[in-house]
Amino acid sequence: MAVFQELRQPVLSLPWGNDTLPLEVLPFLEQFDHIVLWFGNDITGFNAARQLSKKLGYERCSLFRPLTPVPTPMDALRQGKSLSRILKFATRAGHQFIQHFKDLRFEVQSELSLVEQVKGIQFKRFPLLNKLLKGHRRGELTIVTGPTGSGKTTFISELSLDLCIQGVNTLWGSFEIKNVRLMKTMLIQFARKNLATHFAEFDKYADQFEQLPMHFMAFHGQESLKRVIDTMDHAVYVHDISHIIVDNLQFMMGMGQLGDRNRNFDRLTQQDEVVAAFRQFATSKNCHVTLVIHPRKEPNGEALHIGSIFGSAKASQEADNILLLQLVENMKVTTQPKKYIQVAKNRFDGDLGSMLLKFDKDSLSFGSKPSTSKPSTEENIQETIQPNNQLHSEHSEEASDEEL
Ligand SMILES: Nc1ncnc2c1ncn2[C@@H]1O[C@H](COP(=O)(O)OP(=O)(O)OP(=O)(O)O)[C@@H](O)[C@H]1O
Repeated sequence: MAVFQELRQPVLSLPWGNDTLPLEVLPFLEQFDHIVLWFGNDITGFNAARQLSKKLGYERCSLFRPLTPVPTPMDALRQGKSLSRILKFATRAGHQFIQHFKDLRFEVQSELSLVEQVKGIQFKRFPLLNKLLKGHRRGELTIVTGPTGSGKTTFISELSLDLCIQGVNTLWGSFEIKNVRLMKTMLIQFARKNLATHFAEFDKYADQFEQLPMHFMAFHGQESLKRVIDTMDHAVYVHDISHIIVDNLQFMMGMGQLGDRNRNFDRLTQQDEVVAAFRQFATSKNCHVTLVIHPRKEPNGEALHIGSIFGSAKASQEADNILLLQLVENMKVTTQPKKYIQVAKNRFDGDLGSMLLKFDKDSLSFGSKPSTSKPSTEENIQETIQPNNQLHSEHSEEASDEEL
């Protein structure tokens, strides 16, 4: 109201957050030729403004780029600053397809100076992954592969849950496993206990889980790329989704489990098109897409590598991050192979290395538990492994950079 009084311009306030503009309001905004999105000058505010300017149309929106010296509207009012002068710092969101260095200058500057914000949301359950990937960022394509039944879905389920709990709006496309099964796994991971044996607590955890910004595509098995992309598009528009998981590519394409002998040119071309479409989607919608792809053949005791991803080299070229779920035989100690996640490609920062996964069958969890006072219990220990396969065991919160 105070902003309106000073500016004498129509003002819309979003008291519950920048991403809470109800869709029904959008048609009312059609009448305005110019809209200033004043969401603050940090990366979060800028990303929210950029997302909304996509919905409203880049050409008619202005926003405050990160590091612009402007307070929030509330602070400006409190400090008695001239709002109309502040509005002059807003710059046009730009043309959708043409850019000049001056359009991105502040963003380049913030990449260099707001390092903590740029590296993205930190993984709470996988602290060692932060050392490698640095965090989870919008607009990237992550490809995950690993042998059949090695735990890819279980791991990605927990990873996405970890981010969703921190407010990352998430959309799951589970083409291989029915949503009920996936939700059951996720709910157990959320509760960190076996809810079949603690069934009395089901409602308590289900009520909390229901509040998470976690959505699921109602597809199962083969589905056309167009329908999937349309659904993703709709979800990004309506629910401001910033992380989409597709598990897995072969099932979505109706290829099931393929070995080398089944390879043929059409299928490889088709897969390349699908990968390119997801890549394009991640970039243009500024949404992180995690794609699970089976390896081209079972590793037969050998470690997987970037070339093990099924299909042509397209997938590994398009990906920003490649995660390999590796199995390491450890017959002296147990008949169960050890598992670790290897970061085999990392475009953001270039750090490569691996993180050992310890599976807790009750909670279906690989992640570390929240630390109490000191990370001294066995559960809090995550192990790292060097690319040369030397094993290290470190407290998850305290592992140093050199150890990775
Ligand atoms: N380290 C582990 N030890 C024992 N069981 C595990 C481990 N990791 C996962 N599991 C279990 O193995 C089963 C298969 O796991 P999951 O579905 O995550 O594997 P996947 O790699 O996604 O399989 P697929 O290749 O069929 O897609 C699940 O029941 C899961 O609980």
